[in-house]
Amino acid sequence: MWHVADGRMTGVTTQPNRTSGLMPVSAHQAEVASLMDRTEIRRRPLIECLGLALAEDLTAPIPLPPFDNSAMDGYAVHAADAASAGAESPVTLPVAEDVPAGRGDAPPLRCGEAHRIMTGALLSDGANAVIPVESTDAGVDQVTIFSSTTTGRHLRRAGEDVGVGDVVARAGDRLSPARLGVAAALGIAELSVHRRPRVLVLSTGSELTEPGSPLAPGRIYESNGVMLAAAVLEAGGEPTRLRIVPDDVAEFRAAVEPRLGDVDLLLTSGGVSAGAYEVVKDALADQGVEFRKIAMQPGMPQGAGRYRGVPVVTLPGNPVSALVSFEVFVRPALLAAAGFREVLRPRTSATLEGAALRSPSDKRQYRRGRYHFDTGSVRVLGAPGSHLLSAMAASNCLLEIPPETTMVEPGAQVTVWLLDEPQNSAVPPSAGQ
Ligand SMILES: Nc1nc2c(c(=O)[nH]1)N[C@H]1C(S)=C(S)[C@@H](COP(=O)(O)OP(=O)(O)OC[C@H]3O[C@@H](n4cnc5c(N)ncnc54)[C@H](O)[C@@H]3O)O[C@H]1N2
Ligand code: MOO
Repeated sequence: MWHVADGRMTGVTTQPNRTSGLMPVSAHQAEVASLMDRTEIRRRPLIECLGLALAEDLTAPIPLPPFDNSAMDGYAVHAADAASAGAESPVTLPVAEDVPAGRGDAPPLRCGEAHRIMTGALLSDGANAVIPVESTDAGVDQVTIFSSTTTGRHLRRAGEDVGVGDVVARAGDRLSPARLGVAAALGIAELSVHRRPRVLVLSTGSELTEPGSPLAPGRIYESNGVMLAAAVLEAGGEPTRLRIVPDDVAEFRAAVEPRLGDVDLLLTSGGVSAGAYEVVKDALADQGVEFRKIAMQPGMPQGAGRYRGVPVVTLPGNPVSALVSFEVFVRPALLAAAGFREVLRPRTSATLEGAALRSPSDKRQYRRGRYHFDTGSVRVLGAPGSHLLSAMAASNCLLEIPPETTMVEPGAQVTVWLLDEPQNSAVPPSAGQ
């Protein structure tokens, strides 16, 4: 195990930043974040709100439970009447009323009597304990009780879960099944939520072929489209995919322009680096989109801006670059636009295991890896190459290596972004090793 000495982590080699001429990750992040406005608020039936961001605090109009009620099927009593009951000294009481769940008109319980009561039923006035049916002879007209009780036993008090005016979920919270359940329990049928931002997802490249068709020489199957659309959906957006656009500016514009009217973001991949056929760059560079190189690996070539007033983010085409760039730039912006308060992946510090990790100086490197939730350690999967998609598919985290760090040795601490839940973290044995 490595130690932090004098505020610096041992096992980590650093080098002062030089001026690289590349834009820092944080500057491009800020620019992408500033492009998108928060979407409007609507009221929707509860089930349609799953996974959306709550738009205003959810305040309880009634208490939960709404009234004192029984926690058990049994008999409501005055505790004093059964205080001496036991196996050798049973107590018998007349049963004056039957109180199933939902009955609201039972008369008060008189001393020396019992009310047969069911779980969730309104507690009769005067009763202050419930004897579970298992501790009785289950009588109907009278009941014999074989165990003693005390005041308050097997009761659920009004407001012990939620008091009137309590905030049970805050604006910006993700609406989970449990939060929808609380809303329903409070009698609320609709919630105010932010609309999912609409994202037009476009893959460019004359080499691309739709999966399911035969593959001609020199061509590859298109994978960024489904991957980015899925990532948009997972980040609270509503993706629409355009057909693949070849490396042709006129075709790019013809495909995109009719669709711009009803989207919050145009998200492209490919066509942004330095080659002869950079269709995205060629189509958008003089139209309000800035192209630049970011001090990161993968994901160096990026673009952002507005085309005909619509926010545009252009990701590099290499699949790992595209998805890592999505994580770093697009996902937080999309979540913020969708109204979420928490927009960053959970991050933690993990102990590097396996081989030492080298990172280019002056670039923020994102490696793919597996974080072990039980030991708090992380292992890198796959080489840095941004075409190595299967290692990313086998990963459950990104390792973030800051620009000044050039080497991290096994046993040293490294920052990881957690991309998945522990239960989804099974990995094929050979994947990406
Ligand atoms: N001379 C230079 N060449 C390159 C540079 C550079 O700075 N100078 N940067 C490299 C880096 S880094 C990256 S990242 C890529 C980015 O290139 P583009 O965004 O222009 O993307 P393409 O050239 O269109 O494609 C790159 C690569 O990815 C494959 N690809 C593209 N789209 C898809 C898709 N939808 N599904 C699957 N695979 C896709 C494409 O076939 C290429 O192999 O540029 C480097 N070059
Ligand atoms: O930056 Mo590129 O994204 O290395 O592959």
